[in-house]
Amino acid sequence: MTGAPVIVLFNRDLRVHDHPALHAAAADGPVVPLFVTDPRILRRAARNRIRHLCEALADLRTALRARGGELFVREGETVPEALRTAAATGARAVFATADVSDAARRRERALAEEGRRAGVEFRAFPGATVVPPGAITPAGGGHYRVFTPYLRAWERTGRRPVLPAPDRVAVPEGLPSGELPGPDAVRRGRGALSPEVPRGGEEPARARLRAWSEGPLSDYGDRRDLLAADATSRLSADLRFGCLSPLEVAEEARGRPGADAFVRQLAWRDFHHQVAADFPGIARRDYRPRGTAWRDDPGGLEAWREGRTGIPIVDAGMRQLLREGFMHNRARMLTAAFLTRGLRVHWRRGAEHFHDLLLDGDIADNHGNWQWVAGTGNDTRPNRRTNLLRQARRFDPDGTYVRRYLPELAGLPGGRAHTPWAEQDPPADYPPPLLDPSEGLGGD
Ligand SMILES: Cc1cc2nc3c(=O)[nH]c(=O)nc-3n(C[C@H](O)[C@H](O)[C@H](O)COP(=O)(O)OP(=O)(O)OC[C@H]3O[C@@H](n4cnc5c(N)ncnc54)[C@H](O)[C@@H]3O)c2cc1C
Repeated sequence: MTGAPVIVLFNRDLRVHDHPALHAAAADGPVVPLFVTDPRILRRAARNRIRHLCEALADLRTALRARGGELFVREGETVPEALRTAAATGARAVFATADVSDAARRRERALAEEGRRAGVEFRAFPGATVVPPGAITPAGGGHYRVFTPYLRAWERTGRRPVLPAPDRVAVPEGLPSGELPGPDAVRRGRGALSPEVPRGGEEPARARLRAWSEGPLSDYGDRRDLLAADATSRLSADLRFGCLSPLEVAEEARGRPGADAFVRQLAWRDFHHQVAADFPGIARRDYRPRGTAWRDDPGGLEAWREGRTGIPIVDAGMRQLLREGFMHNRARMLTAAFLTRGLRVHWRRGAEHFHDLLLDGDIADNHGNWQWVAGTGNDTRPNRRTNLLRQARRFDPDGTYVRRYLPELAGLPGGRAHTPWAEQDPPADYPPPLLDPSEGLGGD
């Protein structure tokens, strides 16, 4: 192929299937698939996610090479590096998948402005959500603040077609490929490295999607809230890194038993993205300020982080996070309620800790959900009460989830694992509860 190449700037879209920017560029001439590792961003990122990113980049390079292409890697600040690569290759444009975070939006604006000055066109493509943020808006404009009307509009709106991976990706000759980030980058990140995590990358992600949609998806509606059943898709990290296209995931599920409840969760993801796109301060400021009197409780916060609050359902969730870089959604809600509604510690402290460990950690979903639980977000009932013990008995009736993550409680059979303090001889190595879990944790 001849003609000036187009740079496809990868970010959180590490795949070749259903990638509108790559598809458009590859159909039109030579391409420079590019990833820029920015050391300033990596230093602030979770080690769990950096390791996952390294695996996903290696997988993407393999997929591009199999199509005659390459993944070019450069280190530095994204915008100058992209424009330097454009100058070195005579590229006429930079294509990228649009993203919603504050940093991503700033980057897109800079690429458009500085690109214009350098004679390089910038184009943003869909692909990070099923329905692009801003594609559906309420009658008065802005974004949807409440999920149910958003869902109704989301279900009605048309979808673009799912795109195949390009057969061939022609790249310019003689351009150095550059080194993928490796263990050094992982070492410099934040938070602990969890021992039990899945491998990152499009190929394993597609295998997970197939196994999920052909199997457990059918029981999703009935079993998704059962903590011990592990009956959810576990595709969140694959969606976070864009190793799977959310639209393709939704289309793959469509029409199968269990699909409605599952696809609704993808709508939640889109919902939080359209909120974050319109409220860039989501990670820092209350979405709906309520004047909550937050408390400083370093001891309580540390016990929560370590999974030693003395409340088994909370501690099991927090230990799952440490071990797997993942936590079941129900446990995320209960651990977040404990911290913000029980200890009254600011939601930002909790969101930061989650963000340091979660493989799927993402500002829109993480901080959006934390605000939802804390009552400062999009919940239409911000004063709802949470009874931890009742929830534990309902969603882990025989204590299996709790015993799986808390070896201290291995000797307590059935539901007794939820109330170690009630034993005549409580386990010596497990702490007494920091608060009474049978009391509803309140709103105001
Ligand atoms: C305090 C708190 C923090 C959270 N932080 C994150 C986060 O950083 N990243 C993240 O992807 N999800 C987050 N969630 C949402 C949810 O817990 C996870 O998406 C889900 O547990 C991932 O497991 P799964 O892939 O098996 O989900 P499934 O139940 O199989 O759902 C399918 C997909 O839908 C999306 N999804 C499901 N529930 C939600 C939700 N409530 N909000 C947004 N998207 C959703 C995810 O992409 C998920 O992979 C958070 C929830 C809470 C309560």
